[in-house]
Amino acid sequence: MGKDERVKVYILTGFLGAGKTTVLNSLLRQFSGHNNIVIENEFGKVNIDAGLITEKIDQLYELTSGCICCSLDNDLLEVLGNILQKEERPDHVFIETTGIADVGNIIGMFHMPDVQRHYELVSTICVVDAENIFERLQQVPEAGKQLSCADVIIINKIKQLAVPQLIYLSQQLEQMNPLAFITTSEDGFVPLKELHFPEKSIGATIAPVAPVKHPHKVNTVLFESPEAFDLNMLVFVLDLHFNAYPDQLYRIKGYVRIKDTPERMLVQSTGKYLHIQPAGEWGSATPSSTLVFIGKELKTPTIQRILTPALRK
Ligand SMILES: Nc1nc2c(ncn2[C@@H]2O[C@H](COP(=O)(O)OP(=O)(O)OP(=O)(O)O)[C@@H](O)[C@H]2O)c(=O)[nH]1
Repeated sequence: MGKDERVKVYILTGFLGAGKTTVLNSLLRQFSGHNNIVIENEFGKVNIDAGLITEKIDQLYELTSGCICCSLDNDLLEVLGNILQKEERPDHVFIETTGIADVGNIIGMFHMPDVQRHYELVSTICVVDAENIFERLQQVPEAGKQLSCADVIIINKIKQLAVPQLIYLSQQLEQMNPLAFITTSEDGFVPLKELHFPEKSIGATIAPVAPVKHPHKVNTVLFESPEAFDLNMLVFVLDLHFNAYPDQLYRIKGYVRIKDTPERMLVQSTGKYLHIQPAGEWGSATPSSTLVFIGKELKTPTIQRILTPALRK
């Protein structure tokens, strides 16, 4: 039989903030020299993740009109079609799903005969936040579905756990998905030679699905302001509310303008930790702040009320 010339596809899944983009950067670094395309899907209207891809890629497609798991007649199929029109076919396509995607629906697309003819789904990789996965499994059903569909599970952020806890977590995940290859990483680094992609993706057993629109219980709130934040006040209000509502607020990310700071600052929060770090010049963009909040039943007026005192007067 001839060599399989189809484009190789890797789906990256995992709950909000688990480390999907971090793992993606690590994979791209290790696949450098190949022709790599990334498809980024963000739950909200604004795609922050696109700016977090630090490695060289051939093209980035951003899908921000909703969660690609929710319908089949959607932008993903269009993008897969567009990729085939390119002069040079890519070697790999990496699809980073939203942190709440029902990945079964996306896997199902790769069993549609027209898609399967050109694309080979190599693996569905689920990234797990070692520290908060148990909480998330209780709070959000999608987190369990992501694990059960995975061919490879990467337990990330392992320094947050003691060894016995890590062994316990690994055993629990193995029970949830005995077919998956389970490995660990810190800062998303897994050497490619240690990644065992199964002969046949578990997704091979998932039939193409009918287009379903299922409302996720998770929602996003976008906060935008041209004004600069006071850094200390911003840290204070975000820390305060993240600690007060860990069951409701799962993720904060975005870029902000900080008083007396010429650079733009990247804000990331995934649970207990808040990181605000320099993220380069504003370039031609007008300095302003864009923060995406992702959680359960979040309300725009509440987020505005929380953040407004931190804006520079
Ligand atoms: N301490 C620690 N932080 C990590 C590790 N891996 C990633 N992070 C941090 O966790 C945050 C989220 O990482 P991302 O890679 O953006 O996670 P994600 O799953 O792509 O996030 P969403 O796309 O929002 O769902 C960032 O602040 C990362 O720097 C790790 O191994 N240890």
